Amino acid sequence: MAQITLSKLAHSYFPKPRGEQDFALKEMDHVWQDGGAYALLGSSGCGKTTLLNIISGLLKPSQGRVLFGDRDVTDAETSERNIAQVFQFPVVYDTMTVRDNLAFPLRNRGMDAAYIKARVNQIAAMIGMDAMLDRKARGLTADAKQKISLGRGMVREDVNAILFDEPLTVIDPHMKWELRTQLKQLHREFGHTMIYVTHDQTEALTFADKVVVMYDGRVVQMGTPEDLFERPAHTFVGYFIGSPGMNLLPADIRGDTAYVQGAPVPLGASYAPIAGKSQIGIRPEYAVLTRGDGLPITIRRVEDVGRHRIIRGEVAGTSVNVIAPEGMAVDTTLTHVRFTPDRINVYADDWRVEGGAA
Ligand SMILES: Nc1ncnc2c1ncn2[C@@H]1O[C@H](COP(=O)(O)OP(=O)(O)OP(=O)(O)O)[C@@H](O)[C@H]1O
Repeated sequence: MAQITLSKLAHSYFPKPRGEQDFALKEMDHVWQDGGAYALLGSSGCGKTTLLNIISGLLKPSQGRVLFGDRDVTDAETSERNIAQVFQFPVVYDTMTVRDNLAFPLRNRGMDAAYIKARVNQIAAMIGMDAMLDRKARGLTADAKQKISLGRGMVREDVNAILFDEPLTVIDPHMKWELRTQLKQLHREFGHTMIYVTHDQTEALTFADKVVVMYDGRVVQMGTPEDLFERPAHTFVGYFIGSPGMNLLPADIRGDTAYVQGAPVPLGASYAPIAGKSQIGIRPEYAVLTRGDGLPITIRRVEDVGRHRIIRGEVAGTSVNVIAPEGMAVDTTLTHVRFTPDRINVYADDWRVEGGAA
């Protein structure tokens, strides 16, 4: 296992990039801890696969270095990096049994037969395939084949890291939850450094200790699920994480008050003047409808989404969502919305600003 360091790393697919806009991956400096479970999350085209391919060695970065522990692997082939990979679609040997598929990476490394047997049994139990060990992979469902791929990715204990690229795409929705939970358990048990690429926030938040959110070729935040929810570092994180995402309202910030079209909103902290575009961000969970207290809201509709209800409205010409707590009746004659002051985030040109004592 190894710590992974990305030093001044950047990548452009153009041979002669003319500027930042030509870089699929903008310059980044990061240290990914040994034994961490990371999820790389972001919408299509933000650079997740590019970054994963650089870490795995499938792609050589146009700038910067990649280190595994103290070793500079930037120019090393994938085969020299001692990593395991699980791809979007199953990669299994159809003519081999499940057991032989799982044992393959260990036999390749010349491990002894007794160890292989024990390890394969252990992994098979974790992926729920212990009853199928002697069946040929041919004829198994896509789900089962992908479970074999996941098991094979995890069978070696000596890898520097395990990289997963959207591994649950082909898995049935009801199985996804189970496999995600199993992966998390495997991580706890074996402590591998794991990097898991996905565009699905639920997958990222349940799997990872640290979620790395990418947007337009940049890592905009690397944090715990709680950090991403409570303190989104960029408006994109606020919008992308949560269902619905964070409300954003243009506002003038003066000390410990934000003014939305002149109407005051008390903040939980005090802020220095902001020169560029300024906004406040509030999660729908921290907004409540009132009669007269807060900002005037026009309620457009109420959606029942099972456990709670989402009130869709408009404040000062901007869409605002409010989540009504479970079991509470929604009074659509209410006229205002109030935000919990210390849950309000302030953004300058889309980046979060830290406040001081109010
Ligand atoms: N081989 C390539 N040649 C040129 N441009 C590429 C190549 N691969 C990716 N890109 C571009 O680089 C950017 C990042 O792509 P990348 O595949 O890393 O994103 P992603 O976040 O993994 O997206 P997805 O979830 O769709 O796979 C995109 O603008 C994409 O069009």
